[in-house]
Amino acid sequence: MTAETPDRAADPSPSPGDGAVDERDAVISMLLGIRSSIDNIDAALIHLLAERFKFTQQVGRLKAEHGLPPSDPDREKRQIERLRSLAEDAHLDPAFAEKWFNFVVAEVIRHHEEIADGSGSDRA
Ligand SMILES: O=C(O)C(=O)C[C@]1(C(=O)O)C=C[C@@H](O)C=C1
Repeated sequence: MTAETPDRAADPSPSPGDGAVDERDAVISMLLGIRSSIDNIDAALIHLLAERFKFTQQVGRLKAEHGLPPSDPDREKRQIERLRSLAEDAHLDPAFAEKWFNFVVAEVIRHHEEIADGSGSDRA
């Protein structure tokens, strides 16, 4: 072995011709394909969330106009049961579904309170 010819046994990095490069390229191309689907799903989730918040803003205005309380714990309870059951059917962790719902609802209630006290913005 010379300084110009590194010891292949000591250098595990792939080199052309040994098949490892083709395999790595295939893996990277697979990863990029899967990520592109993840990108689409993330975009759809953002759009769905924006739509959901448009409707909850309507609810917030209705509640504020008619002096109804921002939160409705009975509705939340029923929705959590429903979402947990849907999550189970979809092989999604029901605890995660409930956490997600509670996270979103906390934000919705904050918006409802802002609408009621007149400090609400246009943005959901
Ligand atoms: O349905 C309502 O009354 C809402 O205000 C919407 C919503 C929700 O985001 O799902 C938010 C707060 C309530 O506590 C219950 C449900």
